[in-house]
Formats: sequence, C-alpha cells, structure tokens
Amino acid sequence: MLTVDKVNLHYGAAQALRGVSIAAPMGKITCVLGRNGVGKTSLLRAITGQQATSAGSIAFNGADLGGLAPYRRAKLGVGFVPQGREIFPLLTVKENLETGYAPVARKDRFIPDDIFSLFPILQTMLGRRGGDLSGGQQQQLAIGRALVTRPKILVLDEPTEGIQPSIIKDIGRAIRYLRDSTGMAILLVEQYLDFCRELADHVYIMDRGEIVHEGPAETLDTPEARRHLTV
Ligand SMILES: Nc1ncnc2c1ncn2[C@@H]1O[C@H](COP(=O)(O)OP(=O)(O)OP(=O)(O)O)[C@@H](O)[C@H]1O
Repeated sequence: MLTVDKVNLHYGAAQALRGVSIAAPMGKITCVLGRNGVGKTSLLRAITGQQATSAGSIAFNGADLGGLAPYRRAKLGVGFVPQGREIFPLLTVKENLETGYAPVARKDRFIPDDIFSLFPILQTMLGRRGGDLSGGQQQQLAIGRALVTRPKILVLDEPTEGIQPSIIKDIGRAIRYLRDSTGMAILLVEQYLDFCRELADHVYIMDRGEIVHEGPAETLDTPEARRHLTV
C-alpha cells in the first residue's frame, strides 16, 4: 500500500499541498478528484519524486520513498503515466515501450504480452512513430510503457484528458483488469467524475491543496462532494 502522510509541497513561496494524507491499497483503485489547479498533479509529482516535499512522509509497501530519485522509485515498483502522455514522437511505438526497460532487471527486459492483449492497437502499430498516433492511442502507449516497468502501483495523471469516449472505455477496462488480475494498486487523478464513479473503490477530493472529502465512490453523489467539484 502507498501511504502519503501529512505532505506539504511548495513552489517557492507558493504552497501547493497542505498536509495531504491519502492511502492507495494494493488491489484497489483509488481516485483523487478536484478542479483545475487544486494540486492533483503536484501530489503525483511528490509521489513519483519529481518534486521535493517540504514536510510529511511517503512510503510504499513499507519502504520510505522520501528523497529518492524518480528512477529509484520506479525500481521499487512505482509506475507513472504522466499528464499529456509524454510520448517520444520520433521513436517508434516499440522503442517508446522499450524506454520502460530502464528500471527493470535484465531478465525482464521484454514487452509483456498482456500489454498487447489490453491494447491490440499497439501491436498493430509497433513500427509507427509515436507522433503519428492519435491522442487516445498515445495514452494507451503511455500506459503500456508504464506496464513495461513491472509496476506494483500504477499512478495515472488524468488519463481521460482529451480522449474520445470509445478509448476512455478501453482504458477503464484495462485499469479494472490490472486491478483484478495483478492485484496492483492503482492511483488515479481525474477531473472526469463519471469515470471515477464507475471505476474507483475509494475517492478523495482535493481543494486548494487540501483533502476536503474522502469515502467510497458512491459518496461522490453527496451534495457536500458536489460542492467541491463544481466551479
Ligand atoms: N512548477 C510550478 N511552479 C509554480 N507553481 C506551480 C508549478 N506547478 C504548479 N504550480 C501551482 O500549484 C498549484 C497546483 O497545481 P497542480 O498542477 O498540482 O494542480 P492540478 O490540480 O493538477 O491542476 P490541473 O488539473 O490543471 O493539472 C496551482 O496553483 C499551480 O499554479
């Protein structure tokens, strides 16, 4: 399980996270919702090690992640699908997937078949350049690349952003399959309420750098939760 305990994060004098505590258990989908700019991406940057925290602690399956570089966290099983996907446009689909080998032991440096069962389009397009893929296909590639790192927790930043409904469904199905078949933890940051309501086991809502609500997915329909999500 991933535990984030009373974490603060600053950009210079501006505080983006204020005493944030969340847990993402193994075998569960945990969703963090919130409007634009409330600190969701900052929380994921803190977890993946891309941004230093100024207080609190982050641990995964008993290992303290505090101060570890992103690649060390990847080696411990933290897989990341960034906002905007960050596909290498001039590398082929296969080469993009292979960039996930970096934190993996030599014997595991192959692309697991599961990735092509989840996203058959990646197999069809293995030789095409990443930049030639549609936004939805790039999102599938970004998830595939994270899976190549053999994560024990998959952290996704707004995977539905700018993506057509049919591919959103495929991504939802893939996330559920990963939870059920591998028992990995999944931590998802989203603005798309329906996607979270359908998928999540547990939800948190952030507002102005703080967690202001937590509960099972059904609690997203309470007036109190709605108030934090409407503009
Ligand atoms: N590199 C940075 N330098 C300074 N301030 C930043 C930086 N990145 C984010 N911020 C600020 O921190 C706050 C939280 O931003 P963050 O990107 O974490 O929010 P978010 O909820 O992920 O938003 P979005 O949904 O737009 O991605 C915002 O006020 C933002 O302007």
